[in-house]
Amino acid sequence: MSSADVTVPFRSWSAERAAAWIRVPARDDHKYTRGVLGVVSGSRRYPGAAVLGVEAALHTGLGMVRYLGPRTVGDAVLARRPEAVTSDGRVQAWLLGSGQDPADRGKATARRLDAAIADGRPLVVDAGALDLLPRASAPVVMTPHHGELSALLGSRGIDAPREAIDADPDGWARAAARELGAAVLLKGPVTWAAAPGGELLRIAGGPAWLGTAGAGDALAGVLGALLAGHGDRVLDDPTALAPIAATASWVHTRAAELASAANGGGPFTILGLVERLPHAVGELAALGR
Ligand SMILES: NC(=O)C1=CN([C@@H]2O[C@H](COP(=O)(O)OP(=O)(O)OC[C@H]3O[C@@H](n4cnc5c(N)ncnc54)[C@H](OP(=O)(O)O)[C@@H]3O)[C@@H](O)[C@H]2O)[C@@H](O)CC1
Ligand SMILES: Nc1ncnc2c1ncn2[C@@H]1O[C@H](COP(=O)(O)OP(=O)(O)O)[C@@H](O)[C@H]1O
Repeated sequence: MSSADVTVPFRSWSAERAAAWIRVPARDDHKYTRGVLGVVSGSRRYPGAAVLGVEAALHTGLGMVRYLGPRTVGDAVLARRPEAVTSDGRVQAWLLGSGQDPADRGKATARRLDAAIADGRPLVVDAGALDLLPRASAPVVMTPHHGELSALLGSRGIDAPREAIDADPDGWARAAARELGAAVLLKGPVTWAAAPGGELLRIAGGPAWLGTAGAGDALAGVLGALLAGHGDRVLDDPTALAPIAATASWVHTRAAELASAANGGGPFTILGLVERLPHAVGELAALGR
């Protein structure tokens, strides 16, 4: 298979388009109507990815984050964010896999991932949960970087060398959505969102300072928060996954720009980016009024 059987038309994602996907709470909303995100992420090896995903989700705005993971990781999440809830319960969407490695997935994590997938709610599938995609029957958006997409397609017998994806990310984003039957947010210097049979969306890249460990873990948290707010809609219309994913990337990129600008155009930490997420969301909310 090749990525580019046809020239792929795309739409550039803009603030105006993204604004339509920001749910501003109404007077009668409460935490459960705003959306609850269940998070199964992190591991003893990568606890920070769980902290960053939860931080990013809470700064994007939603009703609640339920973090379910190893005790030590949950303690790290709570130390940073006491708002997080670490008990089971109803959720509107799940974020799975950041900071995990399928090669050292323990039994407890495997059980949590299985239960989340069986729940039937929309899923963000990141990093160490990408191998579980075939088990999901609910609407899914996966969030690979080029290396992860190359490995994922390779595991399905599709030859997709990393260099080929680097050279034609839009073609491969659309091919991956088609072949894997799930929406794709393909991360890179420019990010692409595609859904099976849906549109291809291009999200302009942020500052290259964004190429730093943890940037993708934060993006997954932003996407999880937006998806939790649109969980029922996505169950009715899975093509909504591509614009929601594109909006998450737009917010993440804008927060990166703001974080860099606050440092005179210089580098920033991912927690610095996270601190600017509310401002980026606020800009879109104002546009949508
Ligand atoms: N603070 C934390 O807890 C953090 C935890 N993290 C967690 O670590 C886990 C492993 O994540 P990872 O992306 O490092 O996977 P990894 O198996 O090395 O990559 C496979 C191959 O892909 C390539 N490649 C890598 N990045 C690429 C890119 N952007 N664009 C294109 N290609 C890229 C690269 O290939 P190469 O360039 O070497 O040929 C690499 O060898 C995961 O669970 C994640 O959530 C991290 O998020 C960091 C912060
Ligand atoms: N050169 C770059 N310019 C702009 N954005 C970049 C660049 N390199 C990486 N990014 C962004 O940084 C994030 C990296 O995600 P990922 O590779 O999953 O990192 P991690 O696994 O460390 O969290 C993605 O959102 C990607 O779009």
